[in-house]
Amino acid sequence: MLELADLTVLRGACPVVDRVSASVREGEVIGLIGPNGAGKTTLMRGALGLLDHRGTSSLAGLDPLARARAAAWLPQAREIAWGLSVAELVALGRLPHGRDQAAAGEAAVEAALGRMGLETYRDRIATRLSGGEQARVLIARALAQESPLILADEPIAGLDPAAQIATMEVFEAHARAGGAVVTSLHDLGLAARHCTRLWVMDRGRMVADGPPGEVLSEALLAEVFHIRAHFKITPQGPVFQPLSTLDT
Ligand SMILES: Nc1ncnc2c1ncn2[C@@H]1O[C@H](COP(=O)(O)OP(=O)(O)OP(=O)(O)O)[C@@H](O)[C@H]1O
Repeated sequence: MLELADLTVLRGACPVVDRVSASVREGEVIGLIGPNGAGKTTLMRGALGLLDHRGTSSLAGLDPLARARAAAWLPQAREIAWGLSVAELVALGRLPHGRDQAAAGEAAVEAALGRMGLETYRDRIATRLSGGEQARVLIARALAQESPLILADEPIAGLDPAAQIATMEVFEAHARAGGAVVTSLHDLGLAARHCTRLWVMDRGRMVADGPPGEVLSEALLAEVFHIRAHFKITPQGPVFQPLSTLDT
């Protein structure tokens, strides 16, 4: 679904994404983690071809329409500019499909509203919703796009705990249905519980790529995140609790 080979993005002379090679397959929920400024947003924008880059991304060469049909992009900035209703805003996710799929489009919008628990919000003006409600609407718009791959930049930031879990479960369901998700997030507990694989970025490099239980080692948490944490695989699933910072 996505192949990156030596993807590099320069800011001035500085590579903020530095020779990253990775791939995404059907059924995966990839948690893109790393400290602030590690290059997570830049990696996703580079992968989409939204930034000048070296190396290759399988998405970057597609024309905008084909790319939008292949991958939905949920940016970190959540500005909603127009006073549209929630249903109208979610329906904007259908734009890459043109007018020939009107019936399927309505079904997709309804399904997306339902998945994000927004049925009772459909007629509300989106700009008059709370920050977390707006975030859920924008996730619904990305789902309505029905692109196999979703790239989401910190989609659960600012959501309440139930909405965070529900959103990660929506991503898992999208992957189980044959899609895939790459999502950046800072909650390593949710990353460990809901992601099939973690990509760890540090200073532009991808320093680890593997299942959460392998990646979140004491050494990596110290080296990359400068924290000590409690991490255990329990019968209820992985449990992660940051405990303290370490001297750098
Ligand atoms: N437009 C820009 N011009 C110059 N440098 C930039 C620009 N955008 C980002 N950077 C730098 O590139 C690096 C990576 O930024 P990026 O936004 O990809 O980090 P991130 O891992 O997504 O961080 P965060 O967790 O804080 O969102 C940072 O050092 C940042 O300061």
